[in-house]
Amino acid sequence: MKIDGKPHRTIWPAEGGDAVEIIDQTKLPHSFEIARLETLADAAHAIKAMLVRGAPLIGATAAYGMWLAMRADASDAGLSNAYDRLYETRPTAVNLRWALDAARRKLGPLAPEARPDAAFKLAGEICDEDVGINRAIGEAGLSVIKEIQAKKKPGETINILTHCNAGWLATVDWGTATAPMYLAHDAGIPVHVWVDETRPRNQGASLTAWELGNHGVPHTVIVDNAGGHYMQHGMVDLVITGTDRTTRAGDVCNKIGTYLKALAAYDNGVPFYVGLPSPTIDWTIADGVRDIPIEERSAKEVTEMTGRLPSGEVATVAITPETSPAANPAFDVTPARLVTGLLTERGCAEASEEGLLKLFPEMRQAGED
Ligand SMILES: CSC[C@@H](O)[C@@H](O)C(=O)COP(=O)(O)O
Repeated sequence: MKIDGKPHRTIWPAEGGDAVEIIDQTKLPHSFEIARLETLADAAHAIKAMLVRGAPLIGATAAYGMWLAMRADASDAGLSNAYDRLYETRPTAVNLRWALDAARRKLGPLAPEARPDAAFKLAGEICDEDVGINRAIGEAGLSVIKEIQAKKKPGETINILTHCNAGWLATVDWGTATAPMYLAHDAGIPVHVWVDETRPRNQGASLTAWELGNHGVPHTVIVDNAGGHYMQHGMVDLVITGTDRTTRAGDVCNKIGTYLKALAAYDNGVPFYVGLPSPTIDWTIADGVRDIPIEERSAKEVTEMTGRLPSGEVATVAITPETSPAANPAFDVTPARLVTGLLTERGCAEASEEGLLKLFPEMRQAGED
């Protein structure tokens, strides 16, 4: 997508080819800063400390992390150490495992001297593939938006609610949940996006609002608890979220609070769609509530908030009594029965094992666990 009119991805090889560069998302929306990753440790830190985040971008960063690792130590031990080091950074987004497995499959059989170049090439391919997948998810979502538009009065706005940031900042480009919004907006369809702030880290307020604003998409930031109210008043036409891991049965794990949005949507007859790139499907599990590992993050993310003071300085303040403990599960699982459709690069799938297998028949054997 564009920043100040210039096309940008979220991750790219640095000029000169000696590092990888990323947008440091911990600094947005207050400042736009680029960070350089030169080592395996830099890549692992970028994922763990959430300089990069969002399932597809975590996978892409891990792939480049394997390249950075292979430049320093391309031995079998180096490969296995890099895999383990990156794998332990964040537990929920399955794209991390997907990218690391792809790297290990590709690099394992090669001689150590051939591994750095092969790892670099693979990381580039994973990034390009992600861009193509998200663009295709956008087309699938655009069809859904057009169907909703057809039932409205000419010129009437289509209100879409989204949670967290499943935008281009969470991927290499386009985003999953946002790709349909960008395509609809660019096609002249009047869309307006309700952006959940997404406590505790505020990815909606800080990142989704920033990127929609940059692209000129009309949007309004709302507190996480407002969505149900707007649905009851007919002010939400559809919900589109992302996912960090979707089981083969169509259970969707996404940012904490997504489940409550799905319940409210179900109660109000509002369609609930999920942008789902195929690397985010975990074919090895069916029951998301039982089997998806949910990241528990620092209580400080709940007890503190960071923002810009009138002076322009960015500061962190405490918002709870000093003695109150806090809990911080970062994701929840929305059961497939609450999901209207999964927007994939191969079209819209019903949220069920059969629905997914219809679009991905080559995975028919993969799910026997
Ligand atoms: C296309 S990104 C999908 C998900 O990764 C996104 O919705 C999300 O929950 C991100 O969580 P985060 O903790 O910011 O990495």
